[in-house]
Amino acid sequence: MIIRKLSRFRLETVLFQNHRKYSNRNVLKLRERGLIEDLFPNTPVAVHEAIDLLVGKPQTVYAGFDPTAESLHIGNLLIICSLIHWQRAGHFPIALLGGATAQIGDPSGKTKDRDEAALYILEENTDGIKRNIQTVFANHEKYFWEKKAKAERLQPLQIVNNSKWYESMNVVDFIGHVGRQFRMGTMLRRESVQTRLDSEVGMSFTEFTYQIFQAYDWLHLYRKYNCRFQIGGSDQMGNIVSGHHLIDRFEKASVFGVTVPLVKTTHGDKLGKTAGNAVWLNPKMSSPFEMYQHFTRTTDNDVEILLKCFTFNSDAEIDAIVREHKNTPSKRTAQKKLAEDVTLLVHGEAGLKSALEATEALYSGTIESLSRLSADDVTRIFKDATVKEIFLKPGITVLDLSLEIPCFKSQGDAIRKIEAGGLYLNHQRITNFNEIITPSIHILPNKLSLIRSGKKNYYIVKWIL
Ligand SMILES: Nc1ncnc2c1ncn2[C@@H]1O[C@H](COP(=O)(O)OP(=O)(O)OP(=O)(O)O)[C@@H](O)[C@H]1O
Ligand SMILES: N[C@@H](Cc1ccc(O)cc1)C(=O)O
Repeated sequence: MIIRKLSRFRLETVLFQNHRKYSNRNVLKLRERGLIEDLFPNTPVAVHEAIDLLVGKPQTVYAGFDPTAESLHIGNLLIICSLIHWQRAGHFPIALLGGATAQIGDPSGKTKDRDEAALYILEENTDGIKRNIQTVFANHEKYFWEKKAKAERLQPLQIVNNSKWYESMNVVDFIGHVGRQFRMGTMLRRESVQTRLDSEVGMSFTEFTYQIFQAYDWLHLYRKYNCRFQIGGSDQMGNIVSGHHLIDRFEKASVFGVTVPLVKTTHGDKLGKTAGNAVWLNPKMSSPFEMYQHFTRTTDNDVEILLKCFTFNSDAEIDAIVREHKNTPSKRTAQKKLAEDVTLLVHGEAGLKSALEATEALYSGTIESLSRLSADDVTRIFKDATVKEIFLKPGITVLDLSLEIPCFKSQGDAIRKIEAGGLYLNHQRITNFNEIITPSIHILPNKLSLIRSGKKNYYIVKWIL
């Protein structure tokens, strides 16, 4: 997983080449950690104004999430981590659930219109992503704030749903009053619109209007909570600029958009629902073990930036972790720390424990570690394994079992390979093909046996006793 290389732009100049002293509330410093890709507007005057606001008093900041799936994923987690960084710096975070905007469909980065989802599905999805957000904020406070004996209270997270204000909105008022502030030319020039107009499938009028809805959300939050900052992935810049424009038209107020770099796969695709490569925050959709494994596979090149983006360790702590890692890269200290912190943030202590136990079961090769796992965990960890239900007939031998699965081409092949040491039952090599399967020896307490033939062909046998 990589995060897009940051472009150099004026914000950098303003932030780092003048020698003003800023307090901790200046979250634009997060650019140094790689958590900010761009600021809008980003003229030197605007950047100074943003910093003065941030340093002057706690500000309200929001980020929106459309409930287009049952769960958020680790791409969205980066946005949540950004909101948390703002909260740690003393600001007021708002997470907006797009109950209404999900019915419109954001065209940003999409090659075709979203399918219209039934309202009850959107409501279920909204509950799911609300739980994700609450869980991550609560875990952060418990494991990464209070545990560091921070005396100050964090400003509370506020969760709002934009269906609340659109429910009572009159369509004629909306188009007549809000829609009038937008020029067709500007709307048509947005990248999200252009790409779609150039494509064969085109774009519906509904999705074309999306930017007006997101713009109005910000205006609403500005009016109600004095919310002057919006955070989004870098694909959100067009919508954010629309909101900036609308607030300027109606309120003449200075507001700022902050974009976060997109988390991408090693092939350069945005990690997310649409690309179908998501690692989900809901443990029923991606287990804590899968999340842990995902982050332990981070390359040496990416691990430092991901530690800076997804964890709350200080720069000095990250430097120390990376230094230790560079001394003995084979220990993968940095990857383990990253995986541990993210799993704890998303799944809490119990989730991290199950991920570590599952990792041990997979790599330590001991029966004890396998026995501690539930049947579900075993199936999940060895998810590429063939699962087979087999009736435990009295006297069934290792050879019978291997033929019933089947894990060898023929009886002769099975005998030869077992005798040569090519069969493992619950991580133990078995070379006697006539050995009789005995529950207390070969079957785990969860009524499963894990079989491996060759280097990496795994089979899970669910015994019918
Ligand atoms: N891979 C990613 N990296 C960083 N931010 C992301 C990533 N994926 C989504 N986001 C951000 O999360 C916020 C909410 O995104 P949302 O859930 O509405 O759609 P999405 O996850 O982008 O959908 P899809 O994966 O279908 O493109 C937006 O600010 C979006 O830019
Ligand atoms: N448009 C954002 C979600 C969002 C919805 C409403 C908002 O006001 C802000 C953001 C996305 O699809 O990623």
